[in-house]
Amino acid sequence: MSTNSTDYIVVGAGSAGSVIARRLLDAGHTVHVIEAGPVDTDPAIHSPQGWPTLLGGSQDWGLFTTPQKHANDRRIFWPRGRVLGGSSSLNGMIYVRGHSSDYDGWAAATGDTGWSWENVLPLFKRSESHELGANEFHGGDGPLPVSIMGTPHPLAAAFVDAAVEHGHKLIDDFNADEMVGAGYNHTTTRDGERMSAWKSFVGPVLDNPDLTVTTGALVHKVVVENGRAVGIEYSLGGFELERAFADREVILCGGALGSPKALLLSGIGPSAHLGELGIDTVVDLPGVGENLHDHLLLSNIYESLEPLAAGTNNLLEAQLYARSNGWAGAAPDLQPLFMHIPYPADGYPVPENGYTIAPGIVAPRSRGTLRLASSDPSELPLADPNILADPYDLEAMVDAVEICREIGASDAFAPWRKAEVVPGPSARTRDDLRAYVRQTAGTYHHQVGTCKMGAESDVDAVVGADLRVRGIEGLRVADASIMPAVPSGNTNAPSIMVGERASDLILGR
Ligand SMILES: Cc1cc2nc3c(=O)[nH]c(=O)nc-3n(C[C@H](O)[C@H](O)[C@H](O)COP(=O)(O)OP(=O)(O)OC[C@H]3O[C@@H](n4cnc5c(N)ncnc54)[C@H](O)[C@@H]3O)c2cc1C
Repeated sequence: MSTNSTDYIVVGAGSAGSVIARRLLDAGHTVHVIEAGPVDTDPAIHSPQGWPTLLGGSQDWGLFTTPQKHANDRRIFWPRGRVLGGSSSLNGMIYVRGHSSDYDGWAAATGDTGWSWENVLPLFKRSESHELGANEFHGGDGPLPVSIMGTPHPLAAAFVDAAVEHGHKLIDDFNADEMVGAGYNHTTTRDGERMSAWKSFVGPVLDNPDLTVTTGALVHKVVVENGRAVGIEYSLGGFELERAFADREVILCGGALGSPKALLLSGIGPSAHLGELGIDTVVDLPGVGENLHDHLLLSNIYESLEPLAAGTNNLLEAQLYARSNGWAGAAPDLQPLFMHIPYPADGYPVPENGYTIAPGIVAPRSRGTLRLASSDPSELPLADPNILADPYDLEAMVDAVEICREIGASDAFAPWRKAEVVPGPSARTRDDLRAYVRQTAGTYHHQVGTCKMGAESDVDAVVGADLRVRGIEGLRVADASIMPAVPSGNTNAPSIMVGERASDLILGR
């Protein structure tokens, strides 16, 4: 055993990595967590209203996509957490798992019923400590606190009232038996504080002597010897390379952008791409970096008659699940979101006082790629989600814009509404709205799929249903990148569930 070796190395302290670290420690193993970002001491992380100030800052990887050819060649800003807690330290804290059919789809894609809704629901519950206690859908004593919405902002209440006025069902809990309709979100908060995955899962066991945490450490690559991952190579800001070794396994939890990048830098990926960059191929795995996709969101913005109160919750208090015209899927494909702040839309003015009814789609059909920009580990990768390439995505987004406009124009908003400023009165026809969507569609921050899991027969699968990387011993990926298709829920809870299942698989449970 080398002096700096542990049973397991977990790369990335985000939503999934935090869960895995905790579960392996609980099972009596030594664990080394290696995270590129700093310790999570910034007060803006812990306030539920601080997240917009973190975007673009030093705890954000701050990536922009490549120019999107179906979206006016815009480069879309994709913030991702680079701090203990990963993206769960700067996300919007909405706790929504998605529809049962999402997970039954994963089971079908992998040929493993372990990923079916019936089998993952207990994992969601195991993580959770719901404010209202345990029931058929919720856990009562897990590490992750989930709270119901505190006193809602009056504008969020207007949004829910307006949606109901337009025939949408009132939903009390998006994680119970019916998710289609409007209601207030449950959040990963406790007593008015954000509860990131790191704070929830690892915070309580930080003094465990079996835990080593190295922050500010950029992982360059996995060290492979005789077909087995034995450790990783990383740098601590300088040029000198450090190594850490794992006696049992290396688990990549770098997220949908970080994990495929680490595999590619390790020579695990499509050999043609690796060859172009002068990286020797260790395993020719064509699916690494393929299947990149994301939920899409844009901003319909209203100017308000007067300044609005700040509210006390997460700024994303209410939402709606609905279906686009002709959509026949079991899960809803639209997820408009309400914010009592103006959330800027590319190329449009932002009123000083206002609010946003944000159209969103959650069953996108467009797929893109993630590639390395160079063999330099400090360079951000090239992310091309190819948004709106599939005409369905554009039409569904236009349907969502129309639903949001209808809600925005309703009587419930009359005491606050001065004017719709985005897209504004000049956007009248469906063609106008298509142009508006191409100009403003952005991210819902739910990128997935770049190391997808799949059945043995699926040549594009990067990991099997057991999350082991094909062709290498001792190496797994466990985070949002393994999702074969994005669930209809926001992706923090699903990533945490992936962490739970990964730990069971690693521990042979
Ligand atoms: C602004 C924003 C708002 C969001 N809002 C919500 C929401 O309200 N609800 C919701 O459910 N989801 C939301 N999400 C999405 C959700 O947070 C993510 O899908 C989820 O956190 C992904 O988990 P993960 O484990 O895959 O990756 P992450 O949590 O991103 O963790 C990856 C970790 O790996 C580290 N890492 C990566 N590469 C390396 C490397 N080479 N070396 C060392 N460390 C590395 C990163 O720094 C990071 O800490 C939001 C995301 C963002 C960015």
